[in-house]
Formats: sequence, structure tokens, C-alpha cells
Amino acid sequence: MIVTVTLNPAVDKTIYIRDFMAGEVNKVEYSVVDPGGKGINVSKTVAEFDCDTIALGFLGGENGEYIRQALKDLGIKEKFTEVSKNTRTNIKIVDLKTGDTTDINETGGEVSPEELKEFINIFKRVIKEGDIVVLSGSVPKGIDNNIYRFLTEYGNKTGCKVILDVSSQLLKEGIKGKPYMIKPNLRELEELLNINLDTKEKIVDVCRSIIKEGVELVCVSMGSEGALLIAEDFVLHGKVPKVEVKSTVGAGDSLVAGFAAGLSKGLTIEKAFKQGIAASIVSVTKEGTKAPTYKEVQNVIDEVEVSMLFTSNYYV
Ligand SMILES: Nc1ncnc2c1ncn2[C@@H]1O[C@H](COP(=O)(O)OP(=O)(O)O)[C@@H](O)[C@H]1O
Ligand SMILES: O=P(O)(O)OC[C@H]1O[C@](O)(COP(=O)(O)O)[C@@H](O)[C@@H]1O
Repeated sequence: MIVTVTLNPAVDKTIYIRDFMAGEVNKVEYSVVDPGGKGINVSKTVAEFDCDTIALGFLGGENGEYIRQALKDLGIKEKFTEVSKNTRTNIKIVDLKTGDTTDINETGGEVSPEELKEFINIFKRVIKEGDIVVLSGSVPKGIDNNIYRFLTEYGNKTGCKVILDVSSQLLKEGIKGKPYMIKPNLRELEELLNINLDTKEKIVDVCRSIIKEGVELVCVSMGSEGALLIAEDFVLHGKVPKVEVKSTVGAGDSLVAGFAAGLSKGLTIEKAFKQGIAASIVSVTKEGTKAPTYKEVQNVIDEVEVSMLFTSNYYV
């Protein structure tokens, strides 16, 4: 089972504008709406891979109802904790001329201590030995920065593989729980360490120090430059072909999803990584945060070039 946790889901509204200019009147060409939030996007994609998945977290109000119904329509199981505050709406502005995306993310309504307690009880009841647990995204008000450390430690104790895709202080604290894998993008990694990472060697070195803290794998996504997968004794680089970008929103989630789906089906780490990258490539060619299908991913998988950059103690 792939259990996803989205503590701060969102209705993602992606607005397509040609030549977007902040501070000016902009004409919307068209827009799309999707159930979103990082863990939910992962569940949407792994479900396309025929993996058993369940989505957990908080949902409330009209937006919460919309997401619940959308997941039901997609045949995705969920056990979200109902909260009193309406789930947020995140606006994504995609410039049809440049392909650039501007994210306008709401913070998310406050979660009460009782609601948090209920979620934790559900989490403890749902996860089982052998599950892959994906913990992703920001947290709404009312939740401490150490929540992911707690959930990761509980997941480890239960015998799950925990994948953590969060940023800033949440990532710093979460690493202390020793997740199986973290997936920062390059900007998030630089922010975490307050350092400029302008070469692959520098990235590998800092990731190795994170691995020393008890994380097994660090997957650093680098947008159109592909991604690195760093372990104690190897480094893989996945290169991506040039594609027509419709929306980069959810690309990282698709990478995590393709990887998690691969692991749950018993693929090697290298093959799972390749599948994750292929899923992320398909994701950027789709509007909004529409999930890549299994067939679409298999159609591009041979275009992903995965090479070994480093083994044991020398660069190859
Ligand atoms: N412009 C792009 N062209 C091709 N692939 C892309 C592009 N942007 C992102 N990707 C793919 O999506 C992955 C995740 O994107 P990235 O922007 O690094 O993460 P996040 O969405 O978490 O910020 C990348 O590693 C890459 O495989
Ligand atoms: O929880 P956060 O960090 O505020 O991010 C939420 C946003 O991230 C997304 O899940 C997209 O994430 P990625 O582009 O990093 O894959 C959107 O669906 C959502 O609006």
C-alpha cells in the first residue's frame, strides 16, 4: 500500500495567460481546476500505475468536499480528517508565451489540537508494515514543524519506507526522523543548507552529509536538468529530453509517485528512479496537475537517460 499524507491540500486553479504582467490587467485564455496538494498528486499518479493507495490528511468546507468527490471519481481511497476550516485554493499562473509558472499559494486554515489528534489516530491505524508512506507538502497553522519527524519515526517503527517531500524548517526537522528518502528540488536544498550549489560535485557532497544523518536516499530534482539520486555508495543522474511544457506544477510529485510505484512493484532503485523521471516528464506536458497515465509514462521511459556518476569513492 502507498499511503500519502497531505496536511495542507489545495484546490489547484491553473490559469493560462499570454504574456502575464504583474501589476497590469491580464486576460485569461483558459483555466483548469484539479484536486491538489503534494500527497494527493502522488496518490493520483500511483493509482494510474494500478498501485493500492490511500490518501490521508485534512479536508474541510466546500473545497474539501470537491477534493473528496474528485478522489472518489478517480477511484482513490481516502481517510481525510474533516476540519472546520475550508481547504485552501492555490492559484498557478502559466504564461503561454514563456512557459513560466507563478505560484500563489494560500497558507491554509488553522487545524485545532482535536483535529490533529484525530488525524494522528487515523495515521497510526492505517499504516502497516511494508507500506510506502509519502509525507508531502507544507502544513497549515496549528501544526508544529516537528510533525514530519514524529510521523517518520512512527512509520520507521512500523516497518514502512518513508519518503519525505517537504521544505525549509519542516525538512530540517523531518530529516531527524531518518526518512528512507527525501526529495528536495535544488532551490529547497540550497535553502536548507544556506549554500549555493552550482556544481554536481557540491550537490553530491552536501547530500552525502545528509545521508550520514540516517537518510538512505536523497533525490534532488533540478527542473529541466533532470534529477540526481544520491546514496551512500552511488550517484545516479537522470537526464530529461526537451519537451513542450504545459505546467510544471506537480512535476516533483510525479517524480516521487513514479519512484514509489516502482518500489512497490519490486523494481530496482535505478529502474524506479527512471520511471519517476519519466512520470515527471509526462506531467509537465499536461495541463494543471493532471496525473500521467502508466501508458504515457512507458511511452517516454526510453527517452530518459540514467547514468552512474559516482560509485564507492571515485567519479566515473
Ligand atoms: N521543463 C522541464 N522539462 C522536462 N522535465 C522537467 C521540466 N521541469 C521539471 N521536469 C521534470 O520534473 C522533475 C521535478 O521538477 P522540479 O521542478 O525539479 O521539482 P518540483 O516540482 O518539486 O519543484 C524534474 O526532475 C524533471 O524530471
Ligand atoms: O504544500 P505546498 O508546499 O504549499 O505545495 C502545494 C502545491 O504543491 C503542488 O502539490 C505541486 O507540487 P510540486 O510542483 O512541487 O510537485 C500543488 O498541487 C499544490 O498547490
